Amino acid sequence: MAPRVLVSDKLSETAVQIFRDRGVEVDFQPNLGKDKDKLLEVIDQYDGLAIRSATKVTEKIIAAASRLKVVGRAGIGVDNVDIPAASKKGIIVMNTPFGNSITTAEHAIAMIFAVARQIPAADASTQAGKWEKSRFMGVEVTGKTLGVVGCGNIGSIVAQRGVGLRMRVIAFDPFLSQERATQLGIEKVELDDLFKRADFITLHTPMTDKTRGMINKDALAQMKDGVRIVNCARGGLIVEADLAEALKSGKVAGAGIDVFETEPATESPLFGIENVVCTPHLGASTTEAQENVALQVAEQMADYLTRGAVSNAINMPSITAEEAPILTPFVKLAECLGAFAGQVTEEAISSVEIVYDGLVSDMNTKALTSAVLAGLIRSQVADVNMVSAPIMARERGIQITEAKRDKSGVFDSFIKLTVVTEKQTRSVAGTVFSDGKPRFIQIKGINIDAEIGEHMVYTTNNDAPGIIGLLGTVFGKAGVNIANFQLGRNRPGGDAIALLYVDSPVSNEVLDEVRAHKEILSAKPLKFDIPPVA
Ligand SMILES: NC(=O)C1=CN([C@@H]2O[C@H](COP(=O)(O)OP(=O)(O)OC[C@H]3O[C@@H](n4cnc5c(N)ncnc54)[C@H](O)[C@@H]3O)[C@@H](O)[C@H]2O)C=CC1
Ligand SMILES: O=C(O)CCC(=O)C(=O)O
Repeated sequence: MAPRVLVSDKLSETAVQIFRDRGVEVDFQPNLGKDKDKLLEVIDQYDGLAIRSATKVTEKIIAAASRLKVVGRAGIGVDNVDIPAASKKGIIVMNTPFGNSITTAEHAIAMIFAVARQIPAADASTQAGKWEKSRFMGVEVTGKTLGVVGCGNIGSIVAQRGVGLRMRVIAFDPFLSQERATQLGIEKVELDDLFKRADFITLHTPMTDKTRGMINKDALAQMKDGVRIVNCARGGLIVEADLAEALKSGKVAGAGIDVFETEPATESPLFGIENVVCTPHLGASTTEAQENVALQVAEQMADYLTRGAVSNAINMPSITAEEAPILTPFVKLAECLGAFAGQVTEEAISSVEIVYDGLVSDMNTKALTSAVLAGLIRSQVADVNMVSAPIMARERGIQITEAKRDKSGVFDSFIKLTVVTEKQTRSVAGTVFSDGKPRFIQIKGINIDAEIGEHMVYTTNNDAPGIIGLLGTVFGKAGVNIANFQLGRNRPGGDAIALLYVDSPVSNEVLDEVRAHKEILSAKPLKFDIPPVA
């Protein structure tokens, strides 16, 4: 069945064609996202949801989204998506981090000019026939100091444009390196310094707990008299009531505001104040940017839904379409290793070590580690996948270490998982053969070569005669066919293991018969997500 996507915001229709061309069914309902009840009602019919900023993907929507696998934001900010809730449910959230950056930077520059020359008010006055030439005295931007707060994709474009306008550009961003600042031709400063020196301040940070309300009474008090402030990032960065007061007192000479604390903003303390220029979150609204982000989000979502490729996900490591086919058998192996350890471990896990040996160490090990964790946790929580597993592992306090090393044995590649609990340390290793099938190659340090099947039985025993006969007889009596039987031991008469691949599940009663044998130490039924052989 073709995956189904709902487009619930005003995306360019370019997206629709791309979804269709890629074999994805699409419902284009650009106003549906604003009706949260309707969205709640229909969301369980979709594998993907493509949005801009009007659709709010709340915890409630996510809870109702029984088959949703991916939310694609045609744009940058994902603050309208409950990422923790999506991650917990295993839903990938992706954005398009560059498609609208130039457009948004241009809007910020337009706002700088609009407040410097009071263009909107002058336009309204002129068109009203007033010709108020002396009312609209402006300021030049040349030679003025532009303070850029947040110098990422958009902030750095604004900074470059500012340099082009012959402004002195200073920037505050905790992640801005001196090298990058030099490359941009700007000065890297601390926030206090920026507040003190800037004639124009433009905001380009994401909305986080740290940045929320960063332009407040205290910050405004530190600024130059007559400063002009532009916000084309997120409304909540500014405490609107504090800015309104500063504008009314003349401390702030003008403000260009594209984004609001509450959107759609039908009222605001900033409305109606002299030299406040407002736009309704238009930063990304150009034909070019909307084509870019619609095309990109549709390609990314279709790639994920049809080929398992992950790009620009906020909550999952990227997997390119090219690497997906090579990685897939190793993802399966990683899940099986995790599933083995999860099913044989009964106590709380304190730490997990994953060693990638040989060729696999050059693959996307972040994704493979997520797959190991998904397999591990699935024995306790059925509804877990590669997105939610790392979060669940963190919530359970499991320490994860990952090591990579050059080929150290006969296999071109193998993955070894070691799981530590309060009581013991267990390890299991596996590889992928040239047929693409995963196999266990070592358990508890004992070498074996076991094909992995949907139903398996794992026993530990003392190395003594009669174990093969016991298992064959008990399973035969119960009508359980053994497809593959692997034995291993650390030394003659020492610790031994058996791993049986069986054609049907083995009941606990049958296993009790096995467990009753004096040389058997444990017998566990195992299940793996491997399709049964036809
Ligand atoms: N008005 C509109 O239509 C649009 C608004 N946006 C918004 O613009 C903002 C910036 O987007 P991008 O440049 O693409 O993001 P980005 O992630 O490339 O850059 C953000 C920068 O902010 C920095 N930062 C984080 N915390 C900071 C702090 N406390 N102080 C100073 N800097 C801090 C980061 O280090 C990063 O370099 C986002 O809020 C995004 O949602 C993006 C597109 C359109
Ligand atoms: O889609 C839009 O119009 C808003 C864009 C935006 O705010 C973003 O990309 O963060």
